[in-house]
Amino acid sequence: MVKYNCLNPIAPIGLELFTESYEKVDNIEEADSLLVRSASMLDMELPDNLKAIARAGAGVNNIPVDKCAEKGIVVFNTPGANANGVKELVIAGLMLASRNIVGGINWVQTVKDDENIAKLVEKGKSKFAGKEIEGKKLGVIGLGAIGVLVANAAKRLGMEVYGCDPYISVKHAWNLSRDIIYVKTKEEIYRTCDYITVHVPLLDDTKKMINKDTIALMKDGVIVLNFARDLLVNDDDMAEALKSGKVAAYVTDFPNAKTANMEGAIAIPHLGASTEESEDNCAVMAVKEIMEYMENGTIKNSVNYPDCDAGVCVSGKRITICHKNIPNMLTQFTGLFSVENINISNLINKSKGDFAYTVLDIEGDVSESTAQKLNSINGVLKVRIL
Ligand SMILES: NC(=O)c1ccc[n+]([C@@H]2O[C@H](COP(=O)([O-])OP(=O)(O)OC[C@H]3O[C@@H](n4cnc5c(N)ncnc54)[C@H](O)[C@@H]3O)[C@@H](O)[C@H]2O)c1
Ligand SMILES: O=C(O)[C@H](O)COP(=O)(O)O
Repeated sequence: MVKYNCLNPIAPIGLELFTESYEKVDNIEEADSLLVRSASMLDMELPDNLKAIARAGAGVNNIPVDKCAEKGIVVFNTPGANANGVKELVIAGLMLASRNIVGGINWVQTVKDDENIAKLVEKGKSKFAGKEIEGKKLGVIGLGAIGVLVANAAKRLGMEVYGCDPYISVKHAWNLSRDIIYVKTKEEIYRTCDYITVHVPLLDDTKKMINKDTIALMKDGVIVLNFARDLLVNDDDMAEALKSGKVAAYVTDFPNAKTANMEGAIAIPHLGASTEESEDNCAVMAVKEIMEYMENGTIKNSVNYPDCDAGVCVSGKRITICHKNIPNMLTQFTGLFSVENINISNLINKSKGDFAYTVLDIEGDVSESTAQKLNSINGVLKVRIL
């Protein structure tokens, strides 16, 4: 029986994919795998039994990815599964920031019981006049699953769209409309655009990328949208820029104690992926990733181990090994089976950064002592026998 635990509610359409070989457990210590959305795992003790974590979503900054790799725990995410949900909210964010819709709606509430409300509206509405987005310049920083959809949709709405992503993948480049103006540096976006939207992961080199220095490069009255992570923006610098009018509006999907109270900020309660469709897509993808890994050792969409698909094992046993990416590992693995005169019918070895993954299909069985010897090889992090 494979045991799993959900650290956040996961859409039933995903959980229903688990067969009778899987059991949901409440105790994390017992779990072979975990499903999570945004719950923070950063201070969590990682149980020795844990083999896989699937983030039903994109951002993995709530998961200690490197620590997991060191323990041979494969961390998955679900790339693109919620991208459309976020794209649609970003488009809404463009409108919210351009048309003072929030201010207008709040004002209507203040006069809602006045019997002359219709007249008051016609008299008062000029306070909430806005700007149209058509013809304006939008800069998209990060052209991944979300950034590409945002760029293409904004183009279709008549905006002039600039995009920047030094690490753009071939897949995303193919999907990017050729009407998007691809620029090499973020500085070109900062200097040129009326609206700037960030769609990059939170990493050491993206943290606080929107700060007083980068804001200084921007056009006066720029609108900044952040549907990626709050720490991408220096909140104090943003508050200053909103106060001075340098930034006309800041739309964020990540309210915190500062931005929720910030004059000029429009704070949305992290709703980007909170649609039925996105939640379903993420849950289905996350559960399939866990099942494929638990049953066949297949790794797809991992953020800390290499992709590896050995198909279904057709020989005696499959052994999967998470290990360090260091010399002599394969020699030691194969040496063990050679001593026992066991034939290896299939072998795959892949690496990603400091970590590697080996799948060995053998004819016959694996003795307890061989399993122990594999486990005790220096650099081996987790061995599974399927
Ligand atoms: N608001 C929400 O509910 C919500 C939902 C999904 C994702 N997100 C956030 O949005 C981020 C992006 O999601 P995605 O699905 O598009 O991810 P993705 O991995 O498909 O795209 C991220 C892109 O950023 C690029 N990138 C990385 N570093 C960069 C840099 N320094 N400068 C420019 N580009 C850089 C990468 O090359 C990649 O193309 C996630 O990491 C997550 O933090 C938020
Ligand atoms: O990174 C993501 O996928 C989003 O921030 C969505 O987070 P959520 O699953 O908690 O809504």
